[in-house]
Amino acid sequence: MQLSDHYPYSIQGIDPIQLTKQYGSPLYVYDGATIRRKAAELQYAFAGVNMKIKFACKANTNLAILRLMREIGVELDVVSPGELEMGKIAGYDASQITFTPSGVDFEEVREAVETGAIVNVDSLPLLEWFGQTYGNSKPCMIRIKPNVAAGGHTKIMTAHADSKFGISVLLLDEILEMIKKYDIKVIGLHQHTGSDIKDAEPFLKVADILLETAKHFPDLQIIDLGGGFKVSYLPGDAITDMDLLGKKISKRFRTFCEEYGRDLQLWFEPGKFLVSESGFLFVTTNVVKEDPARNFVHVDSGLNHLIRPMMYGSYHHILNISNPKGEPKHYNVVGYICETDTFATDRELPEVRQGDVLAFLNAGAYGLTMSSNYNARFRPAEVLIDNGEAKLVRRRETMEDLLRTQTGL
Ligand SMILES: Cc1ncc(COP(=O)(O)O)c(C=O)c1O
Ligand SMILES: N[C@@H](CCCC[NH3+])C(=O)O
Repeated sequence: MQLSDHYPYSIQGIDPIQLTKQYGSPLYVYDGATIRRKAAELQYAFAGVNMKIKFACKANTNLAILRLMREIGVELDVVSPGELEMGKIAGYDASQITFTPSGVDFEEVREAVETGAIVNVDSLPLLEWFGQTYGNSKPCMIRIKPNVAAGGHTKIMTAHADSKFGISVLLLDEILEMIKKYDIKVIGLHQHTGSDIKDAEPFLKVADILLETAKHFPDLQIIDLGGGFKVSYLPGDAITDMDLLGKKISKRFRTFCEEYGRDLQLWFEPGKFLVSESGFLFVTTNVVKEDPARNFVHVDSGLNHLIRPMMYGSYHHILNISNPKGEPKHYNVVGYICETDTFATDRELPEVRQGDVLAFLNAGAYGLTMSSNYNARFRPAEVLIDNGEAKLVRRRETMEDLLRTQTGL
């Protein structure tokens, strides 16, 4: 909620309306100070154990953000060769990158292994291929599905019995048999429960399951508990209590390490936690329609730029930063796409006028990375504000970008 905390609205002293004039609207803007603060918060909460953060960069792959992560000692979790390449371009050594695929072509796994990244094997057929291909010459990690349902929306729960992700913990015997057969070198166990998980309880439950499972693997160096911490979407929103979680998980983890007889590394792979609150999508009001049923605010953006409200029913707080003292009114805030693309329903906002700039909060994670060119619209530019300076870190697309891959022009 940083922007509203600093009325008149600014990010590190920079006026966002001015930024939309300079770089055009709509515009994604990220506050580097928030990213630094969030990473420090996580590091502090787990200061008592050997903890490593692997940023799940599907949340935001802007190279400037990846470089910032690298600068503050945060490593990477990637899900595709494309993300892996971006990590390398941002200056990461492949050994700092974990590849956590989901049912990919095994050749992608070969590419990642040969480049030096560690792979989280997510199926028995892939484990068999890994064993046949590498024996014990390359290490791997295994993604376990603990069969626990948790997350802010069914679409973002990834560890329940019906989820496609990982190898069910119920197949432990088969996993162990395969490891023995090919002498596979398993150095880590991984699980990722889902996204937007508020309570400590599911995190503790999956940690228990993974650590119990870990007892069957003698050569582990890493326990990776994934991401999924819930951030604040509206003022006063309940979020994951990181201090509490840090204390409880660290205690459980230390006990495990004592029993295991060795100190292991504890990894987390947050996406949202690190970048969601750092990001804003600034849009401009094209037209206000006072309909007998509803007042509609149509903005110069849509589900092509921020799909979360339509995909998960996600709440994104909206501020009218052009008219903050306006009389409160109720609006449906909608986009310009030829689909139903509602950002907010019956939302109270200070009176919105044509041309007013609205800010969507929590746009730093899964905003631009999930955007598209639907309706032949351009993706917005991105600006990173860090150390008091605003830098354009992605230009707005042009017609040329839209046509680049079409043939027969
Ligand atoms: C394997 C894995 N790790 C980490 C994350 C990051 O999740 P979040 O952004 O909720 O922290 C995801 C995304 O759901 C994921 O699939
Ligand atoms: N894209 C989701 C979170 C990650 C899901 C991928 N496993 C969201 O915006 O909430």
